[in-house]
Amino acid sequence: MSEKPKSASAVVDGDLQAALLSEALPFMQAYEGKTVVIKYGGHAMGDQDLGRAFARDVALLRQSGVEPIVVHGGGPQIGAMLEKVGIKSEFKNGLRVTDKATIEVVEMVLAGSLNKRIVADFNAEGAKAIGLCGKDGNMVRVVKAKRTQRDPDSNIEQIIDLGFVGEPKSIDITVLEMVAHSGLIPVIAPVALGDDNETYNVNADTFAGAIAGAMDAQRLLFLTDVPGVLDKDGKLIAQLTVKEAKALMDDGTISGGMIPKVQTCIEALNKGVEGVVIVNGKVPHAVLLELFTNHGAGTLIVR
Ligand SMILES: Nc1ncnc2c1ncn2[C@@H]1O[C@H](COP(=O)(O)OP(=O)(O)O)[C@@H](O)[C@H]1O
Ligand SMILES: CC(=O)N[C@@H](CCC(=O)OP(=O)(O)O)C(=O)O
Repeated sequence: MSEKPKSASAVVDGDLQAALLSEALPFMQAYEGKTVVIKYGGHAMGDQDLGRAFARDVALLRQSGVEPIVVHGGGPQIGAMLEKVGIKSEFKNGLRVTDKATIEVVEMVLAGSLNKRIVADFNAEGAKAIGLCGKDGNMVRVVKAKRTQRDPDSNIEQIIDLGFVGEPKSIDITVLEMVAHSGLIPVIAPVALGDDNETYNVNADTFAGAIAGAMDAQRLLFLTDVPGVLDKDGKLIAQLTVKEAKALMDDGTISGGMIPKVQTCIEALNKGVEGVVIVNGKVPHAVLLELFTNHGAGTLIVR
């Protein structure tokens, strides 16, 4: 169980509080009116206190003139529901193989209960959040994800069928712009329609990267359950170039759920997003520390 986050006033004296607020001013000015996309991973969600602390941070961003867009995951929450209803699930290349029965549960959890829980946390903190998924306003259209792997015996490249797993093909930002510019915080679940009118499960990291690119975001933040990208010895890598990140994926240091995250970071940088950071969402106020102080944590990926 995570410790209840202490309020700043409980841990620092008045002078220090004033200094911290003052330090935040240039950052607040720099981000005013800018879009910041925050990917809120299922592993970063933790308990109710942490969820409310996250919502409070994002409400504060909005209040200070930033236009935050939240894209959430929910891998562990989907896993728990699939287990409850007796559906087996497996991942290939960091993506959930999604058959017809699985996509029904994925949509129910992501665009249903989980999305509404996050929206409720925001609204309880005085923000006005609105829950959406890729289907709303025709925001995200996807194509079926294609992956291959080399058979070790025959050395032949084989196609992996992931079922209803999609990758963003086109983004219509009309609704997002309307929502974000009107003071609301969009909270988006990564499910979307394909041209075959079927519902597809989209990795939340990939989805967040596509939204950040389409919205010309200033920053893309990934909140997860590790301090950032770790090296072979488990030590945090503070900064990575695209070339170094690719080498770490090739030698297997970066694996599992970190693969789509790092791949998305690279694509977002290529699309012109200015800064991409992977941070530990379980650290209370990780979002504020990253955006409004000099104490940036986690791994910054640069071109
Ligand atoms: N080099 C690495 N550094 C950090 N985490 C890694 C690395 N390689 C694999 N991982 C795994 O990636 C996980 C984060 O991805 P994921 O489970 O998809 O989280 P989220 O639900 O936040 O998107 C970590 O918990 C860790 O197990
Ligand atoms: C295709 C695919 O793998 N989709 C993910 C969607 C949720 C997600 O990405 O959640 P996290 O960010 O918490 O990992 C899944 O089914 O788990």
